[in-house]
Amino acid sequence: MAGLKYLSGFGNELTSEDPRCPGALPEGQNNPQVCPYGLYAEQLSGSAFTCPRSSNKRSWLYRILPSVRHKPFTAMKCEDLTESWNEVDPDPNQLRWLPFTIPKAAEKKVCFVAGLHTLCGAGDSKSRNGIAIHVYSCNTSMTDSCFQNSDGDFLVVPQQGEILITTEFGKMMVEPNEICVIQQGMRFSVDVFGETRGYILEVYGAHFELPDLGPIGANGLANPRDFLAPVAWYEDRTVNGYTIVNKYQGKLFSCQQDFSPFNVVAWHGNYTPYKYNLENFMVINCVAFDHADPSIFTVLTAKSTRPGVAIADFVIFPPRWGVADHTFRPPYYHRNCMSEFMGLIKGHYEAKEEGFQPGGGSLHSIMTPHGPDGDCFEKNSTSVLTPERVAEGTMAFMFESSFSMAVTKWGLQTCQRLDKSYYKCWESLKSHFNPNWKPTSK
Ligand SMILES: O=C(O)Cc1cc(O)ccc1O
Ligand SMILES: [Fe+2]
Repeated sequence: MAGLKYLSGFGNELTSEDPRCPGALPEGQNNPQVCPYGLYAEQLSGSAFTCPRSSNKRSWLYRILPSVRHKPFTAMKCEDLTESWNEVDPDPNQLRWLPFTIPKAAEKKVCFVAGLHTLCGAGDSKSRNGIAIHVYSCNTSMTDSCFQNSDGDFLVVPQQGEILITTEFGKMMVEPNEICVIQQGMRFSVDVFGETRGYILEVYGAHFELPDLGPIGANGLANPRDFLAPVAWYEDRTVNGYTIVNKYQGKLFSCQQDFSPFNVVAWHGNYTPYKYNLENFMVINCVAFDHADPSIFTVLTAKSTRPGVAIADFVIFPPRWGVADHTFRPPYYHRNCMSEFMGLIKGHYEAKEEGFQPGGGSLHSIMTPHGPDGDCFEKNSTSVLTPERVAEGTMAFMFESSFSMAVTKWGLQTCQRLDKSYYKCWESLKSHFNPNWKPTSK
């Protein structure tokens, strides 16, 4: 939908009124005895009331009816959405998935919620500490239904098909190469325009923040002003059975009400959904020699309570210049105390020209060795090192987590997308060891 307006700034205190109702935001107070236009005031808290100011998050919504006017929640079928991390035995192997299948609308109509599949995760929404990685694949818009995640925040990475997200705060159009974050408790409904697929990083008990910049200085990486929040939009619509789907403690529940939840005429606060275009990422990297750790490409981080350790980081591999001298430029071989899930929005990934496809994924678990495939090693060990564009026209990303993730039954079996031959991409790596090697004079 062209022409949607947004408010700019990461985590800002924002105000928004639907232009049809000027003056809908109460002046000078949050809880007037009677709100302008006869609206109800409702607070949405995204942090404990008592959090320090720097991490305190809440918004005030002025709505036609309060959210509480609904029939009781009852359990509904979860399909492939889960928080059960013991469905199958652990598997420390390098895992790679072919592009996840998108259902054909002619065969089966699937909306965003029905198309949610949990791939891996760890931790527990009850103790408010953990993550889940989901894939969504769908072909049909949600009608007279919305979703609310009571367990955590969704960072949504569209890979195919734009999605129009109607939220209590207004509408956002999110295209592949953009991402959006729908924070805990925010109700939203997704419209799609064809076969649609993407990835979701869910974190329980933390919100995404911009990483600190340290010696980089005041600017760079993802700049705060490029984060966009929607503007207030409401509908005063009576519906014969509007369904609210609530993900609560890893299970789905639904309830009915007789009005649209998108009835917020005005809002203010610093707790909103937002989107970000990955093209705006200001890439910082090595300009002399050696390979910087990929944390240099962190867009957003959800911090744990351990200093410097993330519940999960969202890291991208954007188009950039590669200029490092006397350096093996692709990612190094390594074993990591963090879990690395990777996805591909478009193009290919520099460490694996083949096999890792847009819409697919890979998981290199804690301490599982990985790195460039055989072809990549040979090519980059002998190439002449001139400045060159890296990753042109591509966008790979990584969800890096300090959690040791379990893969679900859907991920290992049901989806049938696991590439059993993945390990073979390293089989051509051969020994170049020469015990008689002598240093060449420079
Ligand atoms: O494993 C990967 O491909 C991701 C990655 C990229 C990189 O440039 C350095 C380390 C790393 O884990
Ligand atoms: Fe890695």
